[in-house]
Amino acid sequence: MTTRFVAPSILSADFSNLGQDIEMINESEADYIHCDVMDGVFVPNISFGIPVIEKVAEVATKPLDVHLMISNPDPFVVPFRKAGASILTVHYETCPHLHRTIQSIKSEGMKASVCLNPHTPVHVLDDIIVDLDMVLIMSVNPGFGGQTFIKNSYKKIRLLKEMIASKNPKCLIEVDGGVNFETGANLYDAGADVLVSGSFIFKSDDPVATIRKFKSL
Ligand SMILES: O=C(CO)[C@@H](O)[C@H](O)COP(=O)(O)O
Ligand SMILES: [Co+2]
Repeated sequence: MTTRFVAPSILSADFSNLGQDIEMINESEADYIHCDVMDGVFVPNISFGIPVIEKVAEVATKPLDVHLMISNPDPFVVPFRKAGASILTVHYETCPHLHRTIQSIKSEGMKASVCLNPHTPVHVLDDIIVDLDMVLIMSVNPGFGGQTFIKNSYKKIRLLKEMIASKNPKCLIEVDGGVNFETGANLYDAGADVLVSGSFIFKSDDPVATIRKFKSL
């Protein structure tokens, strides 16, 4: 049995009452708070940045899992650490010097994670997997909440699980996009450790109960 961690994505929170939604996550069985940072360049949407993360960190009692969907993340590693990130995820597609970026994240004391877009094969991580704390598999094209899960993601997770078992068994697999109870159960079966879920949690009648149910799928 793999670990079953849950990371609610605040992209689907009520931004006019963000503090309340963070308190809800604090009181739930969630393991992390997933924060989606979008720059309007790498992805076709703009979300929020460092000032919001700082404020979330003031209220949050769970570690911040910061997913950077920005075209040039390197200059922002230190600012995101100062803002309160515990896990920093960069996209493979945005980092020509990925090894350097990962070393920089780790040297700041954060967990280092790399995200793959749906079209990026897992074998690109062959020579960096030993350095990673986590891999984030996008199961939708990044940029928006509420999209439909891409089924090819299951195959990628199984392949990644094999790579991790042989090269770095401590590395976690996180999956992001279109996660609900049905896809979530399949993802845990395929080898996922951490499920990100935004719209499914925040649109549910009882988000705390929804988070609890994810933990026992
Ligand atoms: O990174 C992203 C989107 O790019 C995600 O973290 C979304 O916030 C997930 O939303 P749902 O698919 O769960 O609604
Ligand atoms: Co995300």
